Amino acid sequence: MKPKIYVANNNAELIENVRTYLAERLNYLLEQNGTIGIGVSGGSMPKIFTEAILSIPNLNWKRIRIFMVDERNVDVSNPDSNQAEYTRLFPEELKDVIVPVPIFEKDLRRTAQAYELNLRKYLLPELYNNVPRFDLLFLGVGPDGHTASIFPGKERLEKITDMNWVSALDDSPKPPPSRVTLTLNTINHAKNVSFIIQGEGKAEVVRGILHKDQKYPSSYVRPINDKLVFFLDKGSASTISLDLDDVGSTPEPESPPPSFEE
Ligand SMILES: O=C(O)[C@H](O)[C@@H](O)[C@H](O)[C@H](O)COP(=O)(O)O
Repeated sequence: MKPKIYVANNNAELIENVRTYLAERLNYLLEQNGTIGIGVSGGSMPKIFTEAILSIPNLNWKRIRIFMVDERNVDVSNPDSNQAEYTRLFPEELKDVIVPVPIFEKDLRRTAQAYELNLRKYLLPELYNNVPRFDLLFLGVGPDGHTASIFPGKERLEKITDMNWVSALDDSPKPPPSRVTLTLNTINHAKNVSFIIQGEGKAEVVRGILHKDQKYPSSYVRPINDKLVFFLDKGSASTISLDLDDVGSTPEPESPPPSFEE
């Protein structure tokens, strides 16, 4: 299935595109049972994602849990902390929606293992191939083609946790160096995966992902149920032919996403 691509004219439209998609997916998922697990990335995403989801009225937040796709192994008092940034942007009454990454600054393996335990505890994962199934994952990319904290030449991170849902590195080219991350296998088992990518500086990476250019780790993101969405702006979309038949400006409600069983 070709990826869905939404190209916004400006930041407000990008946020609106993400909001429309989120509202449609969450309304469908809230009709099902169980916890809705959403994975979010760091960098520029917290502001975009938070503004989009907080503008959706009447969400049953008790059913929603937000997880870090990757996290820097720094205390939450550190401005580099992704979870702290989301917690800062969320209203007090919704803070518990954000599932913590327990940080052990002196023991990266322990952080990875503790985070995986939280995934098991909060996500109550329906397992598929012994991997949890996030309902929605939002990924960013770097100009080098990294996604989450999976960097060029480091696509295969060492198995350091019981289930290998989470891994870690201590030499990230993007500071800070010490990070935990969902593995590519976990990312690819999510039911709905989307990239939020802005700016001309990432246009070549967007082209690379769409052409499965192996030099970019983000090209290894190929959800097993084939559901991939791109939220771009004019800059990041500048290298793709906009006559792609899946290029839309605003997501329209789609049929319910196929589950793995279908
Ligand atoms: O914690 C992180 O650093 C991220 O999860 C990382 O993967 C980020 O999404 C990209 O580097 C894009 O960051 P920008 O959107 O800020 O360019």
